[in-house]
Amino acid sequence: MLRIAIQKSGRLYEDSVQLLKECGIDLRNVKDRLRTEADNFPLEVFFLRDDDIPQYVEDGVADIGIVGENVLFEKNKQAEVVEKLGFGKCRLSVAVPRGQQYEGVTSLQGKRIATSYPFLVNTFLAKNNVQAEIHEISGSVEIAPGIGLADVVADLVSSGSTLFMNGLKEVETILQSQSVLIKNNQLSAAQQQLLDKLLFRIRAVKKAKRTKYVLLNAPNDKLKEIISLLPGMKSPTVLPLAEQGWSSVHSVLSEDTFWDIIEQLKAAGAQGILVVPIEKMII
Ligand SMILES: Nc1ncnc2c1ncn2[C@@H]1O[C@H](COP(=O)(O)OP(=O)(O)OP(=O)(O)O)[C@@H](O)[C@H]1O
Ligand SMILES: O=P(O)(O)OC[C@H]1O[C@H](OP(=O)(O)OP(=O)(O)O)[C@H](O)[C@@H]1O
Ligand SMILES: [Mg+2]
Repeated sequence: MLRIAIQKSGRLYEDSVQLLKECGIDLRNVKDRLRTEADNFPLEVFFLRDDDIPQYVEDGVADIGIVGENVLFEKNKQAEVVEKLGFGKCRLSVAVPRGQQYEGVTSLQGKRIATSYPFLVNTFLAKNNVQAEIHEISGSVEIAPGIGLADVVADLVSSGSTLFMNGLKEVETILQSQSVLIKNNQLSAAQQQLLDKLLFRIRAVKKAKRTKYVLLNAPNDKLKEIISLLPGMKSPTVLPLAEQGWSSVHSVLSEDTFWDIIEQLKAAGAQGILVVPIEKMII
């Protein structure tokens, strides 16, 4: 049995449960439970505050966990990152009152900084040879300058709307973060095997999210040009249509190049282009 720690509620909860589901792992009675077992995979799930996850994985109370890099690096625990998961993307940034002049990190000298990330902020300040006073608070950090608790803040930013609403502007990025799968450093061979099985599924799900299945009709005299535009997993599938002189072409496209290639396909004479999501992708 492998034990995984995920966030009980909050920003990472939904995506963590969804990821397990997409890996074919059914969790029963998730609601209001602090602990549950999967029906069809030897996995036990612990629902925890995200702050506690690195410690539990270091101690081996949980074998693996899903947590933001921001929390993992702040807690500075011995746990190995095995996979970046691509959700919970945010950055830890320094922000100052909008009207305040800012001329680089030296402007932070002697300031009071409110943050929930004292270790990461201290490391950043030391690297830049800046002395400042850290006020650790556990939430609603952006309110601090407005109520006279601090001069500046260092907190997580994604859209920037929380900073904006509190009259702050982002001036430094300390860390870019996303959620990661971490593991205890001393897994048994059997646990590692289960983790490998889970990782295989996670990678197939992640890969599928970045790719699309494309079907199109092509006049046979344009086939060569159209096929040359398509990468495919090996090469595209080409099937004759009932109508003489036409073929159906199937291929797989990566999200990064998707729109460019679709435009070129149209220009080359492709018609009736269908784009279909892929659920899993095993190479
Ligand atoms: N605005 C955001 N956009 C994207 N990801 C975010 C954002 N804010 C936080 N995160 C990521 O989600 C994680 C969890 O955020 P959340 O706000 O739910 O934490 P929390 O309030 O500390 O929860 P807990 O109750 O588990 O301690 C953060 O550590 C970070 O990795
Ligand atoms: O740049 P934005 O998109 O506005 O996101 C940033 C906000 O999101 C997070 O808080 P969250 O909403 O998770 O609330 P919490 O601090 O109470 O956990 C973070 O602590 C910021 O306050
Ligand atoms: Mg927390």
